[in-house]
Order: sequence, then C-alpha cells, then structure tokens
Amino acid sequence: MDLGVIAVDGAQRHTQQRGCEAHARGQAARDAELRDQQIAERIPAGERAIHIEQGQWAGIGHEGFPVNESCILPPLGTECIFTAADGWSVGCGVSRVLASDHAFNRKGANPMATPHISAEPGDFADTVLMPGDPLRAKVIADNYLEDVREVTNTRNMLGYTGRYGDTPVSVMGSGMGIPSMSIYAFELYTQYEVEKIIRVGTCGGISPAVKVRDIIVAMGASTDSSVNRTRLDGDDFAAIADYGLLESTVTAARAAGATPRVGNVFSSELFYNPRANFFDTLKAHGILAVEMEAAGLYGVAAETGKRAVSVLTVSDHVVIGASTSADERQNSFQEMMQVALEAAANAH
Ligand SMILES: O=P(O)(O)O[C@H]1O[C@H](CO)[C@@H](O)[C@H]1O
Ligand SMILES: O=c1cc[nH]c(=O)[nH]1
Repeated sequence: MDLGVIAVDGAQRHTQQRGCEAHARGQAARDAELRDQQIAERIPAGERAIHIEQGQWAGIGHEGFPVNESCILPPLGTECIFTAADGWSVGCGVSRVLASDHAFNRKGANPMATPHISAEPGDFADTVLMPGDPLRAKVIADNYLEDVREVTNTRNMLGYTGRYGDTPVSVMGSGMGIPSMSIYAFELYTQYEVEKIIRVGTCGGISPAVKVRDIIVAMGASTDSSVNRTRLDGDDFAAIADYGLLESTVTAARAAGATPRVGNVFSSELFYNPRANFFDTLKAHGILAVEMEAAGLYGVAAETGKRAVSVLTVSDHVVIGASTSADERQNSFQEMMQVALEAAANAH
C-alpha cells in the first residue's frame, strides 16, 4: 500500500499526550532537545517525528484514539513518522519507527514481526509466562486472564495478552528444549520490550527431598547444553534466576500455603537420556529436578540484560518412579499458575 506523506517540517517535533501537556523542564528538556536534534537529522524532508510516551495515544488530526484494528500504540520512547493513511481510519497512520526503522503498518505485511512471532509492537506485556506447551498457554489465557486477545500464532506457538487483576500479563508457549525456548525468549526480550519471563513448566524429581506435585523454583540451572559456554567463549556460566523474581515467586508460593523447593535444576538436552548413572550423578550433586529449558532461558536473559525465573511442578519422580494422576497434575498446575501470576503482579 502506498502511503502518502503528510508534508510537515522534518525539524519539528511534537510531544503528544492526551490533552497535549507541556514537555518536561530542566535536564529532561535538554535531553529532549538533543534527541530532537538527532531525530531531526534522520527525518526525511517533509515528514514529522512525534515522541510517544508510554500510555499515550498516537493520532493525527484529532486528540487521540483507542487502539483498534487500524492503529496501534507504539511502545515507550518510540519515535514515529506519521503518514497519511490511505484507506485507514481517519487520522490514523503510524507507519514507521525511526528508532529501529521497523514499519508499523497494520494493513500491509507486518515488518515488525520476527521470524517466529507475528505480534505487533506493543502487543506483549512487560511480563510473559511461558509454558512449554502452546495449548497450555491457551488454557492459561482462557482461565486466568481477563480481556485476553491472541497476539501471535506463528507455527501454532500461541501467545496471548490480557490482564491479571490490574497487571497486564502475556502468556506464550516456549516449545520443548533450550533451542526453542532460546528463540522465543530472545525475540520477546529484544524485539517486543519484554522485561520478565516466568517459565511455568513441569519437571521430573531427582532429589529424595522432592515429591510429586511439589513446586520447584529454579534458583540455578545446570545443563549439558553448550549454549551458555558458547556465549562465554567456552567458559562455564552459572545460569541463575533473577533474584527479585525468585523472591516474588517464593513469597507467592508461601502465601498460597505451598512449601516451594528452591535450588538447582538440570536442563537436559535429551528427554530420553542414555547416559549411565545420569540421574544418580545429578542426585549426588544436589540437583532437585530435571527439565529442558531453564538454563537456556537464564542464558538469554543474561545476554540481553533482562529478567527470568522458572517455576516448575514435579510431574513425576524419575529416581523413585512416582508419577501424578491427571487430576493431581491439574491441581498442582493450578497452584503453580496462581504462584506465577501473583509473582508477575507483585514482582519488584
Ligand atoms: O511442561 P514443560 O514446560 O513442557 O516442561 C517439561 O516437559 C517437556 C518434556 O516432556 C519439556 O519441555 C520439559 O522441560
Ligand atoms: O521427567 C521429566 C518430567 C518433565 N520434564 C522432563 O524434562 N523430564
């Protein structure tokens, strides 16, 4: 679609807010002036940039409009070039983001989408809960969130955004294993301004102190995967949870009457691991449980400067051989979800 450009001076910059409030003074104003200058240099003649603060509506020709099919709310700090909107709603036409040169054109292809996520900018909340199974993501969205909408479905890796109480929360499947989790976590952190990921998964108990249905909070995650060594040029990397998220999760679990086990898990590359004495070795090193994603998630969080924690329910005990019934799995899953959502709402 050919979008005609509204001709305005490229050196002009407007701070737009509902009701058009004045711009901040002092240092903030000087910073803004400098940024204006830098932006102005990048704006083609005849176009205009508008700085949009978080929570503001963007619009042209009228004061503001709600997010709908043909317009979007760009994320915090986005610098946009507004263009006339041939065939769009009156006054609506966010077409380009200077900061990243991504397009914001809902009517055409979505150039902001990543290879694996088809969501628009701003579609994900600050916090994303990630179960391995995308259908579990749908169950969580349907049962625990309000005002839910699907935001991505590429490869059927479903993602949703809604509200838990007053807190915007997203939920999206990670797939199984570190490679899959790493792709989605990286794209969420780097392309969708996601700050916190809470993995909500199942694990197999290893430690004798762990029972089926227990909640485990993975303070650290050992692994046989090479991804974190790759990041550190061959050196060992202690894959750890974000402390604030860990604390919020443990607090939420205790408030729910659970006794969370906090410690080291093992993120295995192989679900069917042929190594002799594999589980015994893990047990001898105090590993609480085995799963397949946490070490990858923590590595991506470290690499991107973001935050992550993994909260897991013990679906079976691989050493003792105990397993849960479908009902028990359902109950412990519900308890874990409550814990993860409360942690998302109260994270500091
Ligand atoms: O229940 P989820 O989150 O998928 O987690 C566990 O279950 C899968 C294996 O069955 C792996 O992804 C493992 O980490
Ligand atoms: O035994 C188990 C159970 C859940 N997830 C795993 O990776 N292993």
